[in-house]
Amino acid sequence: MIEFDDTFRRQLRELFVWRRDVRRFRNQALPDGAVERLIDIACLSPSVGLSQPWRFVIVDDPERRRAVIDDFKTCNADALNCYSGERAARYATLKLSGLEQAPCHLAIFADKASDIGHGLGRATMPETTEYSVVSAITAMWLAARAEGIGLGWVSILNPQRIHSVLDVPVSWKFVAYLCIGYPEAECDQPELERAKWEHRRDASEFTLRR
Ligand SMILES: Cc1cc2c(cc1C)N(C[C@H](O)[C@H](O)[C@H](O)COP(=O)(O)O)c1[nH]c(=O)[nH]c(=O)c1N2
Repeated sequence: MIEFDDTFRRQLRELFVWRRDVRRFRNQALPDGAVERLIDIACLSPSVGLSQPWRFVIVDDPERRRAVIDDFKTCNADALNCYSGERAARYATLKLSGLEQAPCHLAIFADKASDIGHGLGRATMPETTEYSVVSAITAMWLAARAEGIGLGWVSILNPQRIHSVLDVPVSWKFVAYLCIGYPEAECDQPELERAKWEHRRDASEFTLRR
């Protein structure tokens, strides 16, 4: 039986503390096979009914990447318009994607039509398909950090537009667009906290007993 000792547990906690959403990447390619290795780890994640609904699209094509970047710019300008006053001024200073610099773009979808898993666990909660995909992304995020690789999640995008740019099956629901590469810097504090947008709160604020 495999056992994990206190040293491992301490290091694992450090991994959680030092995982970051990365938007600033070094101009350095990832080694061959790195993304495929992260995808392999993501596929070890739990999924409803063992349905493994995650679908990964490595976006290499420069024209498709450009179209995603253009979509981000449009959506981010729209998002800025939803704020006013000091909040808008602050939003405008935030860096909310590393799409231009990241050596790797990875889009992740949930296949809503797959019959892998035979529907187990999904009848009353079909959204568990997407939850399963998000759990895989979290695993990949942590595994990347363990290798010194940074990952940034970009959701300021139009899902229909991304669907058409990447030309994927209609049954695939867009879940995430990830920028992957080596971070410019390491930090144990979220970038949004450093930018004074929001701060990480204590777990007790989110926990009830009944
Ligand atoms: C579903 C989802 C979607 C997004 C994010 C995360 C998640 C989970 N985050 C990253 C988010 O801002 C970040 O996780 C928090 O600010 C906390 O920072 P750390 O991840 O701890 O560094 C994110 N960040 C960003 O710059 N642009 C974005 O569009 C998004 N979208």
